[in-house]
Amino acid sequence: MTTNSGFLLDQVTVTRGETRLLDAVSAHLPVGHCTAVVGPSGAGKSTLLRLLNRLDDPGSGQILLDGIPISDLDVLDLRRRVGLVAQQPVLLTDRVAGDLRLGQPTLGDHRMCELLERVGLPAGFAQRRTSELSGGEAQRVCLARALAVEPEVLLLDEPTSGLDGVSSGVIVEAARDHVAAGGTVVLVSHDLAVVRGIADTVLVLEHGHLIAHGHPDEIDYLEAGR
Ligand SMILES: Nc1ncnc2c1ncn2[C@@H]1O[C@H](COP(=O)(O)OP(=O)(O)OP(=O)(O)O)[C@@H](O)[C@H]1O
Repeated sequence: MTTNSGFLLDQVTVTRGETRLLDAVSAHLPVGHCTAVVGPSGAGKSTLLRLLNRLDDPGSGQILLDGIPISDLDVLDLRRRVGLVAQQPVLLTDRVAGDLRLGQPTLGDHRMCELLERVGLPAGFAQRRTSELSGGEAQRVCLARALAVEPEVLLLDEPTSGLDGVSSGVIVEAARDHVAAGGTVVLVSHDLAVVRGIADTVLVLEHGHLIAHGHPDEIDYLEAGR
């Protein structure tokens, strides 16, 4: 691993109308780590996450992945390497199995069962209608769908919101497993217990500004939630 490995944000600014959603944010999100992005509602956390797989582009500044500007990468290749699990789960096919095979059409039944188990759902879930799932079940299927592509980086936007303690624990375990296997996780969460449980590094955003960046033990914002 070189010091350039992972994401490097260099003076990244996003503006909508008169408002700066992100203002000159610079940070390194190292490979093989879990970086959590925290801060009050509206601080720009989801905006930052969406830049990392180019659902949006910054107005100015640059984002590098392993030393290469992501704007120079093929966007579909980038999205296979960098999977996003969005805050609002969106399922795109009729059955869970269909969604799990979206990015991985050759996905076999055995692997599908493993993925479902990894997010705390039984194997029989593959045949469930996506329209009949609870919000928390849909969220876990979205995570399994992202994992099916075996991305290097998992972007998780509030992955435990709406889940009970047991289901949250399953998601946290899946994120930890991803990091333990050498992958990278970028997590946006208001659940500071989850953040303390899995993050190696924390970024604190407020009104689009990066106001703190460091190890969870050094971040006052996490103390406030104890
Ligand atoms: N396309 C847009 N046009 C104008 N304003 C936007 C747009 N997208 C987001 N915003 C605003 O930018 C700010 C940051 O939004 P963002 O979703 O990044 O916040 P967040 O920190 O993830 O908040 P939350 O914790 O509530 O999910 C918010 O005030 C939001 O209303």
